[in-house]
Amino acid sequence: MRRRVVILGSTGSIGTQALDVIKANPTRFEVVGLSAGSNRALLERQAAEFEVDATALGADEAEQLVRDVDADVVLNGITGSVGLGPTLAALSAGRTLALANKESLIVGGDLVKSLAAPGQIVPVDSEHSAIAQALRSGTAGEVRRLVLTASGGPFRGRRRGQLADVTPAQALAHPTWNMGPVVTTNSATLVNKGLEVIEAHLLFDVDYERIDVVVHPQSVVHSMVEFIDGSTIAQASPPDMRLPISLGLDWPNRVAAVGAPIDWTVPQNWTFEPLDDSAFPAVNLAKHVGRAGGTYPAVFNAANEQAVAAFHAGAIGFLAIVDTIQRVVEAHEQDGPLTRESLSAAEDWARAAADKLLAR
Ligand SMILES: NC(=O)C1=CN([C@@H]2O[C@H](COP(=O)(O)OP(=O)(O)OC[C@H]3O[C@@H](n4cnc5c(N)ncnc54)[C@H](OP(=O)(O)O)[C@@H]3O)[C@@H](O)[C@H]2O)C=CC1
Ligand SMILES: CC(=O)[C@@H](O)[C@H](O)COP(=O)(O)O
Ligand SMILES: [Mn+2]
Repeated sequence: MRRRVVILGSTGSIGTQALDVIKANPTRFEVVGLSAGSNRALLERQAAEFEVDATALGADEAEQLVRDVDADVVLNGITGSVGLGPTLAALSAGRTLALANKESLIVGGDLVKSLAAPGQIVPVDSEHSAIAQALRSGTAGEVRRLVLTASGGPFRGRRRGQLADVTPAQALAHPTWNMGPVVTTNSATLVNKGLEVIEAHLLFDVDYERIDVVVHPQSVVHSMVEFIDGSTIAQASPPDMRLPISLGLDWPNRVAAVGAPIDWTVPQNWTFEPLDDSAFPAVNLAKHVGRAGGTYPAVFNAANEQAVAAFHAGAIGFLAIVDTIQRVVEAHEQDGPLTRESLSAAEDWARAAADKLLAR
């Protein structure tokens, strides 16, 4: 039986790479649903090529598509917290959720986790796929810490004062990965790594004190697990999202030849260095909101989404992105338990608060 796959965000970087994997493995996978944000022309071409009847435009339609279409796995490759509804719908419908849209887990927190059966969420984010692979080497009680690798982004090595005038074009020049504009900008601010620390905490139930970040500019070691006996298991492969995507589509089974292996006939130079938290405070700020829990991670993410859009519109400088997130988080007061309604209200509040600061 072929695995029936719904791809949300099929016109984006994750979505098109997922279609590459499926096209190369037609006896293993079948596309049964596709969704995009607004790129109707590409969506229609993809639907014709993969003979898919069920398509959707926008997040609400994507959520409905997930409810309507019988599938084995839903790959959520939408950008932003707007992916929350489709994530909840996939879990409620009992689908395996191959999760690239980290924002929905981070924002939804316990709302998402409480709907997920063990193993129902399979991480597609490269670091979390690496950790999931490494965790197969030991039991939960044998894990001492998780170590997430970060490329450091295009501004690695700069001090805070050297970041004031960087341009959107420079921020989009990621040194190792070719991704959509939001996650690429988040890599430059290190907000992406902050989000990924929260994602790791939620996926693997490891407390923040035992989740570290190390800068590894080559993006070949995708993350590591340190075990209680002093052993560290790392997952390494050339940077290519098709590998974690393929694992997400049929976890824990591997798809042959989905990516090129490391070429050991040429010299390899893998380096690791500590993160400069004073130039890039986003990881510490994310740990703070992660520990606070409730609506705080949603507020962090919403403020970031507003600030990133303002940066690309030329309205603010690069440093104002994380400065704005920090000020919005500091002003936030959690009100009651986490529900869909309180989450939505907190996000609305955070977007308005961020916009007000950004307009100054
Ligand atoms: N790209 C990568 O290598 C990696 C990405 N991720 C994560 O995966 C997710 C997707 O990233 P990426 O593929 O790079 O992003 P892209 O910007 O390349 O693609 C985003 C996709 O989401 C769709 N979309 C955007 N807005 C909406 C909306 N409001 N409703 C419904 N669909 C929408 C877009 O449609 P349209 O084309 O019509 O705008 C597009 O299909 C993000 O959460 C990112 O952090 C994680 C690890 C690696
Ligand atoms: C490919 C992937 O998983 C991205 O999320 C990646 O992590 C971005 O690179 P950074 O390490 O620069 O954030
Ligand atoms: Mn990642």
